[in-house]
Amino acid sequence: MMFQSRIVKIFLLVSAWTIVLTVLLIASQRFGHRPINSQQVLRSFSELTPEIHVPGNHSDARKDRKAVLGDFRNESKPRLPNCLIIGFSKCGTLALRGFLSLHPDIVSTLKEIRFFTLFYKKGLEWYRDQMPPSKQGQITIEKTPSYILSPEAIERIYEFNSSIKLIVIVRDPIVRLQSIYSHTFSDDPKSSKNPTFEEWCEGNPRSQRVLRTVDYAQHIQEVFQLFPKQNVLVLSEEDLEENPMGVMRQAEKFLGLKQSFSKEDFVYSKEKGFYCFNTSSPHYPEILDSVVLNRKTGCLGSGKGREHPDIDGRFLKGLVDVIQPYNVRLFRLIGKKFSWENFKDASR
Ligand SMILES: Nc1ncnc2c1ncn2[C@@H]1O[C@H](COP(=O)(O)OS(=O)(=O)O)[C@@H](OP(=O)(O)O)[C@H]1O
Repeated sequence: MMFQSRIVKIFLLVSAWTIVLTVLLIASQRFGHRPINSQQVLRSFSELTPEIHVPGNHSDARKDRKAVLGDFRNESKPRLPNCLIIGFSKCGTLALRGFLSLHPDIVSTLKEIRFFTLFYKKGLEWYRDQMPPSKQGQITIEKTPSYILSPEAIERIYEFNSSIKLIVIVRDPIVRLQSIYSHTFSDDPKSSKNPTFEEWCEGNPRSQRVLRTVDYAQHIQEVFQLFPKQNVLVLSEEDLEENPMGVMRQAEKFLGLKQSFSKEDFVYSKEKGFYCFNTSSPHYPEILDSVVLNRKTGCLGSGKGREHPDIDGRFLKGLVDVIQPYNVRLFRLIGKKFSWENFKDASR
């Protein structure tokens, strides 16, 4: 009898323990922590930041996770530029930089920094401090149109980053001369003391002033001596003026960015004769820190679109004859042509 009751007791004890253990096991599966898989964590970070590589081994995974977390901590900070607009002045460089800044993956400097020409001694830390804050993966653009005129600056840019993307914009060379003339005498354009356009050109279509201004090829050649051609985009002011959207598409492709510009970003102003920023575009508020403009109209300031001087017919013909061979050399060098109004007859 005693033996039987002992067996029953043992049976009840074992059953009770089995029930307790089963309950604990179910509870731990339902509510307990699952082991964290570092690869999964990195993968979900990398979905947010597609440029981050998810490595195969654990020590790399740890390093990358550190980098990822670091980037998240310093999400927005000044970074050195990875694209420069290096020339040419009076060829629409400001409109180009401004329009590019509409892209959510581009930030740009408000001012021309002139680091590689004037302020090189200040060092890269200083240069970085001049940059607007950007997020990891965004492109920072600086534009200083005088860089292209200085072979030393081009060499310094190469030393700084030999795979940097460079953008050059050119314009009908005769219109560029007119634009520089108008800019030079903009304080008092009607003053009788101002030289005429022809006098300012030293009375000669072959003057040093003219030749210096119209020889785009010489400067672009210096760039091509150091940088691979696929890292240099050559655009035209005329295309930018007529079809900013088309030019932005070219730039997006060149910079390897997703398509983001839309026709609604730009609006044509009859009064200015240019496309301006569309103040109703959702991207418009984002550019206000990087472009000085008329906030009501979305157009660039009065320094753009000045009246150009008339040119005496014979002098103009002389300019066309002198400059045309320079254009031919340019088009051969860059492998494309621009149809410039002043040279329509010359190119036939
Ligand atoms: N959309 C738009 N808005 C305003 N301006 C435009 C635009 N597209 C091209 N342009 C032309 O840009 C010319 C000025 O060129 P830059 O900005 O390179 O000048 S600067 O070197 O920075 O001073 C300026 O030249 P001028 O007309 O001679 O003033 C403009 O014709």
